[in-house]
Amino acid sequence: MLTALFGGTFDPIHYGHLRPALALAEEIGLSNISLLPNRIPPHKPQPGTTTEQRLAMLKLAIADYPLFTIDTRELQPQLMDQPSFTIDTLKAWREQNGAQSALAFIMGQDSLLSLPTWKEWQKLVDYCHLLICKRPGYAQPTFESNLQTWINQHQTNDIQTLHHSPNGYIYFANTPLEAISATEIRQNIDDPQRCKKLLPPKVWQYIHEHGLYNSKKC
Ligand SMILES: Nc1ncnc2c1ncn2[C@@H]1O[C@H](COP(=O)(O)OP(=O)(O)OP(=O)(O)O)[C@@H](O)[C@H]1O
Ligand SMILES: O=C(O)c1ccc[n+]([C@@H]2O[C@H](COP(=O)([O-])O)[C@@H](O)[C@H]2O)c1
Repeated sequence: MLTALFGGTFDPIHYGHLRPALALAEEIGLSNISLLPNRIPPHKPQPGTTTEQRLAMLKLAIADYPLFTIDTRELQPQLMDQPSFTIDTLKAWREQNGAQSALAFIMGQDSLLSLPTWKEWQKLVDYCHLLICKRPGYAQPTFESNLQTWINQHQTNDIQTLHHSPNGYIYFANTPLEAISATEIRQNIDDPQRCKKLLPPKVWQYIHEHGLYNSKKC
């Protein structure tokens, strides 16, 4: 079975995460996607919400989607002070699950573009496949040359290769473009007409009940 981890800050989770992931699962035949919330985003300011609040929103978001589970390994207390570097998480996953199980890490096109700034980025495919979801604004990217060369070395269009190899491949999925970002939601929280349709109703309700992202707190 191909295990798929979808890492993110999820502050908050929104349909720009959920819809491409649902489409990706359909496209390549995934029976489960584990959302992997980070405690400390390596390249972003620490969220204004608590880890518990982001986790609560994830739980509400997936309540109606049996495809998703949540992997809390990056939230463990012993990792309290360290940025959630993906390579470290993948190594820990391999220690638990062995070298032969197929593992994939899902990301949007914007994350792929930033990959050369990630810790030990070229080693990521030694531990997993990368599954890339489309994201508006990043659909026709120009990659820096060492990233492009690395992509060329690892790209596959063959879905069976993803299922039958433990790691090593990059797959560009034909997922829908969803022009949604967590930033847009945080910055427009006082405009329900705009925000409400961008995330599941239960998450929207939680944000309101807890007064998250209101302008005084931002
Ligand atoms: N609309 C989207 N379409 C495709 N991928 C997305 C979309 N939104 C987020 N992602 C991907 O989901 C992962 C986690 O993203 P994250 O939780 O940081 O959300 P975000 O909306 O990009 O947040 P922010 O606006 O705070 O930067 C990243 O790999 C990102 O590329
Ligand atoms: O390992 C890294 O250096 C690294 C750098 C930036 C982001 N990441 C991971 O990529 C995922 C998406 O990150 P973000 O900031 O878009 O939420 C999330 O799982 C992060 O922990 C990882």
